Amino acid sequence: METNKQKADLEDKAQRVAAGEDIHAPAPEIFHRQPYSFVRRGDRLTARRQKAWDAYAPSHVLDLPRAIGDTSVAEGAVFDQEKLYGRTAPLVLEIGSGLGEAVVHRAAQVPENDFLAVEVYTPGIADLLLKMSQAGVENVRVAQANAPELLDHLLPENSVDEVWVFFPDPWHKARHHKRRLVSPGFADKIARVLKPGGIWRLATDWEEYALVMREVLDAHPDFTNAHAGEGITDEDPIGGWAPRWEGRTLTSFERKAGDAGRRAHDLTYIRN
Ligand SMILES: C[S@@+](CC[C@H](N)C(=O)[O-])C[C@H]1O[C@@H](n2cnc3c(N)ncnc32)[C@H](O)[C@@H]1O
Repeated sequence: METNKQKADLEDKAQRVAAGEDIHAPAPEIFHRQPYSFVRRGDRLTARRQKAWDAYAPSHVLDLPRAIGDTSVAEGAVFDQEKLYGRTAPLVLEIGSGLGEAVVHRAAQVPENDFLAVEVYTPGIADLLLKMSQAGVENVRVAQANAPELLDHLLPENSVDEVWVFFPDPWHKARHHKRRLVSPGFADKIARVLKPGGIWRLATDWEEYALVMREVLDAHPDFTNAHAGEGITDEDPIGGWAPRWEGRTLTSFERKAGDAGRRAHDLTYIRN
């Protein structure tokens, strides 16, 4: 007879396979103390994406030294903004850029800023490169990397003006919460790279994760909630949600969440 544990393991495997993970590959936990916040999905590209990848990846995707695995970042990696962008300008970092909708949209609006998109999913990066070329923007570069490692090993202290984490994978089952990106340890990593006065914008359509994000960041000594004390109600005596930021374009991901009846919660924190 199946025990509850066996049943839970089977459900877990089914969910990971549905998300595209190769469950026969060595578990990432073997290499990393912190479980990954992502599963590897297929890397196959459509003809249009392949063309964009071939044309722009050599010049726009960072050539990073790897440790173990092709999304890792080795210690001692060097970030030379001048060399990468041909100038030094305020730097905006998007973690988990998906198909690149938000970053390309904003990069076109604010050509005077530099944008670094971090993503592990190859088809998503190829789509970003396609959008970037169609929009004619020059100020976006992409790192195909596991974000916590990039924060630790590539970006110098006080090097980033703004960080975005929009719709990170919610890992909604309790036993997967350890895979969530936003945690006190992740906030420490962001705090190191963000300049004093720098902004961290977050959004999620998963209400329970939004509450966790607010709890973690309200408690963090290096961040101040830009909307502390706002929007307090009987049901929500803490408040502190940010209004939807006009610079955040509606992505296909957010649109689907909206169609399913889940509205986005926004949060904005200032680095002390
Ligand atoms: C739910 S999608 C949202 C994408 C996009 N931000 C949007 O709003 O449409 C989350 C993205 O984060 C990426 N991701 C998850 N963990 C990551 C990590 N540790 N490093 C880099 N990217 C990650 C996933 O590959 C996925 O594309």
